[in-house]
Amino acid sequence: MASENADSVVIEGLSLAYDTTDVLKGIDLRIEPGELFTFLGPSGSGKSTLLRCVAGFGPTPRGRILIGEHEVTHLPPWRRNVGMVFQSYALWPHMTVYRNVAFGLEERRVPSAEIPRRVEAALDMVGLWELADRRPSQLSGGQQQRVALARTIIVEPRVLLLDEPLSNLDANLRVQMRREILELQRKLKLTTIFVTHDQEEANTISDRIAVLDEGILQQVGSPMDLYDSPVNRFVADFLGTANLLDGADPAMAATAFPGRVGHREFLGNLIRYTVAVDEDTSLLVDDTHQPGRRAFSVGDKVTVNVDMEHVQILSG
Ligand SMILES: Nc1ncnc2c1ncn2[C@@H]1O[C@H](COP(=O)(O)OP(=O)(O)OP(=O)(O)O)[C@@H](O)[C@H]1O
Repeated sequence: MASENADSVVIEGLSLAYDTTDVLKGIDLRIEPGELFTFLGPSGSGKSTLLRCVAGFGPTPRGRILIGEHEVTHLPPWRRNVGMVFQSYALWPHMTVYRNVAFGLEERRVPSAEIPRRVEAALDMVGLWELADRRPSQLSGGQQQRVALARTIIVEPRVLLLDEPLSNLDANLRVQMRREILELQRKLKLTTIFVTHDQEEANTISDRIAVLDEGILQQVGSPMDLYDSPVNRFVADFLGTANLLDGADPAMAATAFPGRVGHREFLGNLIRYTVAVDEDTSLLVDDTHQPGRRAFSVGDKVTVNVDMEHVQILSG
């Protein structure tokens, strides 16, 4: 995965408070060169603040941030070699796509003979060279997103930072754009940090995910690690592990739960049942669906058998 263009990002003991509120509480993380790494957490968990610390926006945190070999904690954004794509894209409305993308090179005083070639390469990379003469208002949301990406990668950052880049797009386009971002990231082998509150988005795009809650790093791992072995109830809940039972509940001693189907969702290849096993406990059960296979109806009496090999004990 490592590439000579990619840097690691190391975060050590990072804390930040706004007034008297602690927003980040002692975060330690190492992001490998060339990795697509996601900060995942609910609204207010501190993921954007953490990303902004890496970018160099906002107040200086306590602790240290290293990009590659260099400590950047006290450097301004433009000296960190990072490129950030914002939720709003932040394109200049009065400039053409070409000028929006060329601007960063002009600002860095790249020789003017070199600029057209690099703009064409960056716009080609995101499939937009044909639209170079348009203005942002003449583009769809997905196209604007691609311009924002081209504008960021053209200056060859060592780390790409994406703050909820897909949140302004409709559901289909989000799925398409996340594939495109992943392909682009793989092509460029660029260390990338992606921020989202959407666990499906995180699971489909990430090499590894850091789950945050209330400014505390809850767990770091691959999507599968987090789903299969959550360290606490919060991670299990947030990553969508289906069934959580309280250990103090006497029902937990059982491996077979009689109950009634309370709800049924048809999901194509799967049918998802909610089975009420006592007054305040319901279990989610997925069953494969094939034409001709019998499905249960709401109200049916069923028994849910739990395979103890797949039970995880959570302490938190
Ligand atoms: N400039 C600020 N001044 C004061 N408090 C702030 C500031 N920016 C963020 N916060 C607070 O810090 C906490 C973390 O915010 P942050 O934006 O990092 O969360 P987030 O996980 O990215 O949430 P979201 O998905 O809603 O953007 C929140 O409680 C927020 O209200």
